[in-house]
Amino acid sequence: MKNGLTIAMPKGRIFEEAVELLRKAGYKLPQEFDESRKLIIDVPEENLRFILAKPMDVATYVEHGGADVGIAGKDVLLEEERDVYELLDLNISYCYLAVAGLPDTEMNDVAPRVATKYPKVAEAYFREQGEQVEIITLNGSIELAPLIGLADRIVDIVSTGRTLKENGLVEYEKIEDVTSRLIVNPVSYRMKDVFIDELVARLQEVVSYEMGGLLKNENPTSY
Ligand SMILES: Nc1ncnc2c1ncn2[C@@H]1O[C@H](COP(=O)(O)OP(=O)(O)OP(=O)(O)O)[C@@H](O)[C@H]1O
Ligand SMILES: O=P(O)(O)OC[C@H]1O[C@H](OP(=O)(O)OP(=O)(O)O)[C@H](O)[C@@H]1O
Repeated sequence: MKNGLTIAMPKGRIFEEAVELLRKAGYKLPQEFDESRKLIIDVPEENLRFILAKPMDVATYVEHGGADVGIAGKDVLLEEERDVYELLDLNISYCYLAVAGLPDTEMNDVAPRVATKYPKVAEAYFREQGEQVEIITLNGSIELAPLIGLADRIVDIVSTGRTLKENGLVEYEKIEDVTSRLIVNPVSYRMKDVFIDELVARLQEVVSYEMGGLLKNENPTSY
């Protein structure tokens, strides 16, 4: 978008919280954000265009200039290592990356296997631990892998811990806390600094306010 910003939004879990944050920052986002299946939503009154992408693809769109800025989980940024700048921790959609497996089990001495949707994160983590592991990349239901003997450990997202618990698995190590971040394409950051600085300032204000421990919506007009 020439005279405005294109923002890549993650569909799914993060979307609602991200929309809520933008609205709290004063951006008037129409009802389409709550009920539509459209993948491009223009908000001309705000000079904004939104594209709705899979969470794992947001940083790819931003890196290649398909969007100026985007909202992506830290997990995605660690895994994808895209050429983008991280501008702001939005402090939404908290979860963490962890190593888990069956209780009271050692990793196989010879060629231990680790199943994950985050092969680079897992590889780097075990390398740092001095362990050489075989990474098995899966696209979901990662917890299945140790249950059916496909892997000794998994590296996956934990939020409530319910999926691990209900499948009889335990957490061995936390790897990294995860929240969603505002990212920017480096060229857009130079060319559209005024738009981007305003977006960052408005979001920063809401994030600080929320982190200040005030009750949500207690005094929303004061942003
Ligand atoms: N419990 C959780 N499980 C997975 N991701 C979570 C969780 N809580 C927060 N997140 C954040 O949400 C993002 C994933 O969102 P979502 O699950 O909607 O997408 P997805 O992994 O592509 O899912 P699917 O492939 O099932 O549609 C992650 O990148 C992470 O930052
Ligand atoms: O700690 P919890 O609150 O249980 O959340 C963690 C689970 O949620 C995610 O899976 P998701 O629901 O995205 O399904 P998936 O296995 O298809 O990725 C993640 O991969 C864990 O399996």
